[in-house]
Amino acid sequence: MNAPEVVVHRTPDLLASATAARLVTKLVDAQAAGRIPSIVLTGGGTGGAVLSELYASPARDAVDWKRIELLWGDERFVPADDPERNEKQAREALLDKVPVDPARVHAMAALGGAYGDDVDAAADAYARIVSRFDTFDVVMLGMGGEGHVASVFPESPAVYDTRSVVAVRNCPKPPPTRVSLTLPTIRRAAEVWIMTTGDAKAAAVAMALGGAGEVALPVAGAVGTKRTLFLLDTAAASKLPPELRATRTS
Ligand SMILES: O=C(O)[C@H](O)[C@@H](O)[C@H](O)[C@H](O)COP(=O)(O)O
Repeated sequence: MNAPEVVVHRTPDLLASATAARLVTKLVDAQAAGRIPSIVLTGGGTGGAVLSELYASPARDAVDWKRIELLWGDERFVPADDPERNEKQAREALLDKVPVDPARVHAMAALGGAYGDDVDAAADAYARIVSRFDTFDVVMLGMGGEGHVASVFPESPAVYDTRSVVAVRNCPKPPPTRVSLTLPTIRRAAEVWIMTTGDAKAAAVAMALGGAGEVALPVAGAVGTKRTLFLLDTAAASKLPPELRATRTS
């Protein structure tokens, strides 16, 4: 298996702008090769900042926004207009402002939407969408301080689930009801980018790169078939052994 790579940026802002540039390059390269890239988006502050930076970048016009498949790694099961929705965050930061093809934007169902309050039906519906993708070009993931990715929390039922998409209840972080890709689905990705900043994430980053197991630390199970990248700021990298921290710094 490919070993995770670590990239350390001096500040969260640099991490967001460099990751936005990295994403533009992935999209442009795939489209130049005649493919329609598929990208899995994340919620959280870092994920939102990357999309805002992408919108702010002049290079965004190098992307053919109509030829991109967009999915989400997880979603809060709240009404469609709730500010807690990852979809709403992504739309406001980028997707409402670039000419994406609505048929290629695959949001998870909202509470009160097509499946009413049935979160299992919402998860099953998303599993049918996900089944159309053998792989994803990039799965972007934020990470919680305890090592959760998407809505797969440590020691929770989702971390053991082998279905592609699951309903999550009693989530330790509010809101309690969510829909999430599982780790096996995340592992279909060619590239997994774990993007995280701040001291509160440093211990989980060090444990993930130090060989922790995915039940205790789900981020450890988020690996790509070709590449797994930890995109960090200096604070999130602060508990790594010096040889890892120093791999690349910009
Ligand atoms: O679903 C959630 O409750 C959050 O969105 C969460 O999963 C978030 O993505 C991570 O905690 C990373 O957040 P930051 O990028 O803000 O560190």
